Amino acid sequence: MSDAIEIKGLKKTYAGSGKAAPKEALKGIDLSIPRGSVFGLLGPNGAGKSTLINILAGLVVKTEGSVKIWGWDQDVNPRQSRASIGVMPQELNLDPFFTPRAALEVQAGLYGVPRAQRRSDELLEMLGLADKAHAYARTLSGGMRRRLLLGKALVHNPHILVLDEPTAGVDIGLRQMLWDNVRRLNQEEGKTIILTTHYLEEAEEMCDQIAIINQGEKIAQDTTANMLGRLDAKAMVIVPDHDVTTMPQGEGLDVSRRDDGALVIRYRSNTTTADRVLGAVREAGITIRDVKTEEADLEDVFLELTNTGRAHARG
Ligand SMILES: Nc1ncnc2c1ncn2[C@@H]1O[C@H](COP(=O)(O)OP(=O)(O)OP(=O)(O)O)[C@@H](O)[C@H]1O
Repeated sequence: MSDAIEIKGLKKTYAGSGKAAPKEALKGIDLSIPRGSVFGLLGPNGAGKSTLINILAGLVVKTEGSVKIWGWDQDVNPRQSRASIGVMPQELNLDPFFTPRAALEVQAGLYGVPRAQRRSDELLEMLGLADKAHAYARTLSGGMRRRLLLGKALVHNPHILVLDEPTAGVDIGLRQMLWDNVRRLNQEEGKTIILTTHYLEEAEEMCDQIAIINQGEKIAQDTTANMLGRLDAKAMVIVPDHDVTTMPQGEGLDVSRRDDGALVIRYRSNTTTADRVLGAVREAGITIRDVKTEEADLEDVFLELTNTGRAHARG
């Protein structure tokens, strides 16, 4: 069975306007997204995430490469590939004169969904918009608009749902509601979910696989668990019982002193044991009042990969 998304050698160069040079936003990306996954696409601002999503959505025309959606090549079977994917965009772009119900019906019409198979009322119910079914879009709050955009992405019951920064600037209640819906769509309806987010904690919690894009290139792809495990970086924070005169030393130990007097010792758990770290502390004549260790989180992985550029794409 094909993957939900199979991207090969994808390039996008935007033509420069005026004197501006052309911008190579995607520099040859290979990316496979398995069916049924919740897949996080992460990267710093300007990395090329929206460009990639907009190519999937058919809103931006690629310069080079191939894109298969649910096994359908975008160039060979544009209708089938478009029918397989629904995209909730970042911008709250809704026609102000449509009611939510009309917006869903028009969208269903655009996708050629027969009347008997339309589910506008069901979607409005699911999104908590049933009582706003006949209100003008311009009277809806930002949160309601976002929910309606999710509804629009779902009118044709696509296999794949793409969410571009779904929770940027939304309150906790709406965020919870969006994630509950996304989880249900994934677990009960088997939809493949692809999302971009700036909230790395959210990606850590929601996604089973993650790809990191930086400057138009994929620099890593792995399961979330492996991604976290690949950084075996740990930090031990030692609160000494007295002023420290001699700093602990040892191969593989990176020692710094915090403003509050605590020592932060960074080490790699694959090559250095906690016992060795503590041994170095004792050898420096330090009496320990308190100690704790800190694990790497997705933010550390992300910073290490995007700042140093040392890592190379996997998977
Ligand atoms: N229509 C366009 N014309 C010219 N350059 C563009 C256009 N759209 C995007 N770019 C440039 O391409 C690069 C990638 O932009 P893109 O919006 O895909 O990044 P992003 O990862 O989605 O960033 P963000 O998280 O800020 O949305 C950026 O340098 C951006 O300025």
